[in-house]
Amino acid sequence: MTTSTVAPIAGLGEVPNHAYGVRFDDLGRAFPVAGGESRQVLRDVELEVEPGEILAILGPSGCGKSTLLRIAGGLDAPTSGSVTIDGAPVARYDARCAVGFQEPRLLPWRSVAANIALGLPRGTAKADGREVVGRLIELVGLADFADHRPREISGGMAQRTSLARALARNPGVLLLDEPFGALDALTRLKMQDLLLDVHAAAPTTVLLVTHDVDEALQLADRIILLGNDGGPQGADIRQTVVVPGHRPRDRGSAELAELRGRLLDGLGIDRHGATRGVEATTTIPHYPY
Ligand SMILES: Nc1ncnc2c1ncn2[C@@H]1O[C@H](COP(=O)(O)OP(=O)(O)OP(=O)(O)O)[C@@H](O)[C@H]1O
Repeated sequence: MTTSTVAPIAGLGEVPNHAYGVRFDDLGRAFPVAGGESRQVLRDVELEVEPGEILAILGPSGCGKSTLLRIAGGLDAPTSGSVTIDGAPVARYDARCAVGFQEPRLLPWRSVAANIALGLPRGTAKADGREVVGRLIELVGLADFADHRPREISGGMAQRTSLARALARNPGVLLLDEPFGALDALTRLKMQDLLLDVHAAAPTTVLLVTHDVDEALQLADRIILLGNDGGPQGADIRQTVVVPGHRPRDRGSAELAELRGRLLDGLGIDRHGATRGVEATTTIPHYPY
């Protein structure tokens, strides 16, 4: 078993916070295409994510990053191999996971607090739910906006609401798909710091899909780079990088600069910005979504 019980986030009440290990075993995913054929997107993905680890998933556009994340959460299923959380197969829409997307996906007619409450596990007692929402809203710095509707808050605030909603589930695995991708550069940096604060308060396992090499280097314990040869075989893990140093890391360190160079090479981007025949993105310069 790869479970570790970690300190509960303040306010998540009696429910202990678990960080679960995630294991991908020889995983593949092919999608049907016209004419009864199928197209291999992922192949031979072999990966063990430790409980409490932050793992960043990088790779060229369309290589299957979101697909891998969706499979981890039971939003999609592999066509070969398997994925387990805490040693047990992933169920459809697995309740041990919470997912955050690039768009906050808030209900426009509900307040910030009510949107966060949507993430609470089914059957949460009202008083407990109120307490958890109250603490999370503090944690993400939105206490003064609890009664606002989504249209009355900024994009960054909406994304913080979305993160709080995911945390309300008290997930053993937090799956984040380009969560800060639509934000301006400064808000994005603030959100990265917030994610680190949140992780320090409740060190759940995080799988983070990003296009941003610097974001991956700042947040992750480990980075995997997915890639393919452009042929029909599908993408697999091309590089695994253990990021040195404790967070928050010095963004200007020579060691990180060297790793950044290696990752950009792996993405087919030379260090001066030109791409080599693959569609790949990074925030140097910032990716225009
Ligand atoms: N449900 C589906 N049916 C058919 N094809 C799909 C489906 N989901 C994903 N694909 C295809 O699988 C490939 C990988 O998609 P995915 O969204 O996982 O890539 P990605 O690396 O996350 O891309 P991006 O970086 O652009 O977000 C794409 O070619 C996509 O069209």
